[in-house]
Amino acid sequence: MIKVRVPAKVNVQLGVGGLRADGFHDLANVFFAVALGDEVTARHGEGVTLTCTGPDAAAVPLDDSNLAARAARLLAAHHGIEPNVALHIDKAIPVAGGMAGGSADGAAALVACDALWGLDTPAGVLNVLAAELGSDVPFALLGGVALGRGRGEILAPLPVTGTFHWVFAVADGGLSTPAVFRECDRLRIEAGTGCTEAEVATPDADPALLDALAAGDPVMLAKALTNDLQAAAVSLRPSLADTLRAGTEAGALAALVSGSGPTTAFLVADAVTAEAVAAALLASGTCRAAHVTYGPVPGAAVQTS
Ligand SMILES: C[C@@](CO)(OP(=O)(O)O)[C@H](O)COP(=O)(O)OP(=O)(O)OC[C@H]1O[C@@H](n2ccc(N)nc2=O)[C@H](O)[C@@H]1O
Ligand SMILES: Nc1ncnc2c1ncn2[C@@H]1O[C@H](COP(=O)(O)OP(=O)(O)O)[C@@H](O)[C@H]1O
Repeated sequence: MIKVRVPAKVNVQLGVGGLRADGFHDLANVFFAVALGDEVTARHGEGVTLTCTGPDAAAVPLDDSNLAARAARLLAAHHGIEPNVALHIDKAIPVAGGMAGGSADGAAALVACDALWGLDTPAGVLNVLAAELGSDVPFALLGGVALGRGRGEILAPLPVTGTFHWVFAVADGGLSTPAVFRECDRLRIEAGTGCTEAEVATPDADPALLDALAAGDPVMLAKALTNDLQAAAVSLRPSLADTLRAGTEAGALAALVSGSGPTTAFLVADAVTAEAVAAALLASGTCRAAHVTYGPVPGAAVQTS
């Protein structure tokens, strides 16, 4: 049996460029891996079977559309072998929450099946397969903090000092990533700027954000957090504004929507403040759950004990 632990992500910068001809947007996507994560186990089996446990397990598709099952089939096809594996996901990452939970399970299944089947696939090849599964999957393999260019799949690790403390507030229900990108385009057209590659400048990583990460300074990082999808997520789910306000009123240094949402992320000064902000968020009634966590942490990795 192989057990792989894989982190969720928050985007500390999500710069969204224009809509490309292939339906994707060019990004300046600064991924940050947090300890809140899923565990994927792989055992020998017949065909690909999948089970899932955890508070949101009922919202996870168990058919061939699941990114973990797709990853197993893709890896087997690449090596020309039969995909025989029983996969289990122990799910802690909110589903359809903007924390790349499905992508994390896809990355974890690649690593788990590679070990179970004794394939020793080179890291570069795993990365190509990961990018085929989704824009966020390569980062779940890498972990840490990284700048994602292109549609988010072209990664460069970023230097970071120390540990940052976070609280994540889980909303009721999810938001569809394509729907949030479409709403971002709609808002840009409504504002008169247009939404195509020709009309929107290509975003770049913010030097102040990179300095804050390298310095390990949460106050500096708080001032530099940005998410170009936030207005779209709040437009589709106006109640998120109340959650964001509740967290900042409770003492968070900064609040933002995590990726395409609807999970909201709160950067806090330390672990003690994190507990207080999480309690206040729950008491505010503006979220379903509040998780205290930290990062950065490594990407998908086989557990040895
Ligand atoms: C927004 C982000 C931020 O990290 O993640 P989430 O917050 O949803 O987790 C990502 O860009 C999501 O990546 P991922 O969820 O892997 O998306 P994909 O499966 O590759 O694409 C799903 C759909 O999202 C839109 N999409 C995705 C990535 C991108 N750079 N531009 C896009 O327009 C497209 O409509 C695409 O068809
Ligand atoms: N292993 C998985 N875990 C969760 N969702 C998955 C998984 N595989 C496929 N999905 C599908 O992907 C959608 C997006 O889920 P998820 O990756 O959790 O969110 P997000 O894209 O917002 O980060 C879900 O609604 C679900 O239909």
